[in-house]
Amino acid sequence: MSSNSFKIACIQLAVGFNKRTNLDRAKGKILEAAREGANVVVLPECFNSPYGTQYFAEHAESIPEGESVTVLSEAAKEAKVLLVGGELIAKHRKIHLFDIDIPGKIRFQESDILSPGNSLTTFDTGYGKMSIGICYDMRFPELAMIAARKGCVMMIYPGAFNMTTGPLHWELLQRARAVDNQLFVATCSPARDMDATYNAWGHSTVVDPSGQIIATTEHEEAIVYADIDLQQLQTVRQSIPVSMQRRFDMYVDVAANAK
Ligand SMILES: NC(=O)CCC(=O)C(=O)O
Repeated sequence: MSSNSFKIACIQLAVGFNKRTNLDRAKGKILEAAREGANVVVLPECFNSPYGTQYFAEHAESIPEGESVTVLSEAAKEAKVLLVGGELIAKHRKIHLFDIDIPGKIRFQESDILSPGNSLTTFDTGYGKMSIGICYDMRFPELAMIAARKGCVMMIYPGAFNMTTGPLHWELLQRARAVDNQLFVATCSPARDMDATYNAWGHSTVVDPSGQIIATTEHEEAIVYADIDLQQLQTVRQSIPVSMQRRFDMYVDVAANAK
């Protein structure tokens, strides 16, 4: 039996080089969010490591044996929350790797060191079905659309946009995914560290199914809370019933015609 409302907390964590320090800090914030009444808690992309291909190998772990899963599973149990970052109801591997080159601004090649996941992740919770995408995954509307059509009430994107693409696209993309699919969208970034090699945009946010931002923050460490009322899904979906009006007969072949 699903509950019709819940409180989500997106922890915009200050992340440094030391994995254990990061995990302890994350655990403290998870417990703080639980004390504030959060039921679902989200950590950013790369919560145990700075974001940068040079750090990934050193901070990587096996799942579920690794230190991060152990610490965060304990934190989730102690806080009695559903934790995105903690495991192990579901495991999502980033499907679209962040390989971009904006001349004079930013070049990043995740594929130098990472391989992509190959499956969409959805999982049942006491608050309805949810789906995860990681950061660059948010640019691909197909993922969120499939999740919505599988009955998801929320897309959660742990992410780490930057100072070039953040101001351009971070808010736009999450509002677009919410409006396209009439579901809630939550994003969670690390806090910005101007001494790091990659400066995260921050601005962790929660968007409702009509595309409105219901909670957000700037770039410092913060916890963003939002009360989610799932009744809103019905209201929005009945008022503008795009999911019933789609003409899949007209676009059957995005995939078949793809070059
Ligand atoms: N970590 C990422 O995938 C970054 C994605 C990003 O910044 C973008 O613009 O997309």
